[in-house]
Amino acid sequence: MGREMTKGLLQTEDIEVVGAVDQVAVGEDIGTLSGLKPAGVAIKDDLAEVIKEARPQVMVDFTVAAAAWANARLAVEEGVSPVIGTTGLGPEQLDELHKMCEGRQIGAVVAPNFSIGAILMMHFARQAARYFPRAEIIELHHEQKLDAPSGTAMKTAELMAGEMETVPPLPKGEEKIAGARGGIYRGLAVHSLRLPGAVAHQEVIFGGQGQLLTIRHDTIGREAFLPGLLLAIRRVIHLKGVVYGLENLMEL
Ligand SMILES: NC(=O)C1=CN([C@@H]2O[C@H](COP(=O)(O)OP(=O)(O)OC[C@H]3O[C@@H](n4cnc5c(N)ncnc54)[C@H](OP(=O)(O)O)[C@@H]3O)[C@@H](O)[C@H]2O)C=CC1
Ligand SMILES: O=C(O)C1=N[C@H](C(=O)O)C[C@H](O)C1
Repeated sequence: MGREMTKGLLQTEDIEVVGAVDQVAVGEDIGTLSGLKPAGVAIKDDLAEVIKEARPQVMVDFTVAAAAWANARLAVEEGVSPVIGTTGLGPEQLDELHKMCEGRQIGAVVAPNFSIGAILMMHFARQAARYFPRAEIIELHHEQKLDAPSGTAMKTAELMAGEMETVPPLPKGEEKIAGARGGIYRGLAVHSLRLPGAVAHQEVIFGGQGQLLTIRHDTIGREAFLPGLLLAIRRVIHLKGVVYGLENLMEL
């Protein structure tokens, strides 16, 4: 994601990429690494140093949850607005980040998914949750994905559970193989598939009397995440506190 989004940002006129951090590709030019002309920005391995030297307005993070948390705290302490695509930050961390941002009078965006189609899929699932007694979530990702379930699946369950007066108990039945019925989050079963050939996909299947409704989104290329990331970057500099979910920056 870091490489793909850097490439997109370098090709966006109103955005200047002033620094980049990675643990491995240190010293490499971000333009060359993205298959573009040299950008004159070399990758460093120290975020604090990059922030002090380049004084960015915004820091974009696609790493792992522990690193994203440390990076976000550092950025906010320096008055830099984080835009976090990394999944796995918990509610306590979001609360703490919100307080830190309010203290510094700056904004942050934490978005488990930047693709507009996925945001709409979650929005429609949230709407449908009002009308169907039961639903389950199936997410499918590439094999390199480190976390399960996906941040998108968890966010979808949170949105749906918020619409259901009571999430009905799962039907009883013996699980002959542990995990066969998925993991339960906010009362909803979530099933995670990891397969070669997959990018990022999710289905929410609703069941009611004599009918099924399936709401599905397929990300077939990572460029799908760029428009949403640009929206978050452009908006975060005008915010105060944390916005959790790109849907809160869109008129839905
Ligand atoms: N919000 C959204 O729309 C999307 C979110 N994601 C999320 O983004 C995250 C990253 O996904 P993806 O790019 O596929 O994962 P990758 O594993 O391909 O990339 C993560 C990168 O972060 C690097 N990294 C880890 N710790 C640090 C650190 N402390 N400082 C700098 N770099 C670090 C890793 O380096 P190394 O390999 O050396 O450990 C690796 O290069 C995941 O949480 C994923 O769920 C992904 C797609 C879209
Ligand atoms: O790791 C990924 O690839 C993705 N991660 C995010 C998530 O966990 O929901 C967003 C998207 O699904 C791609």
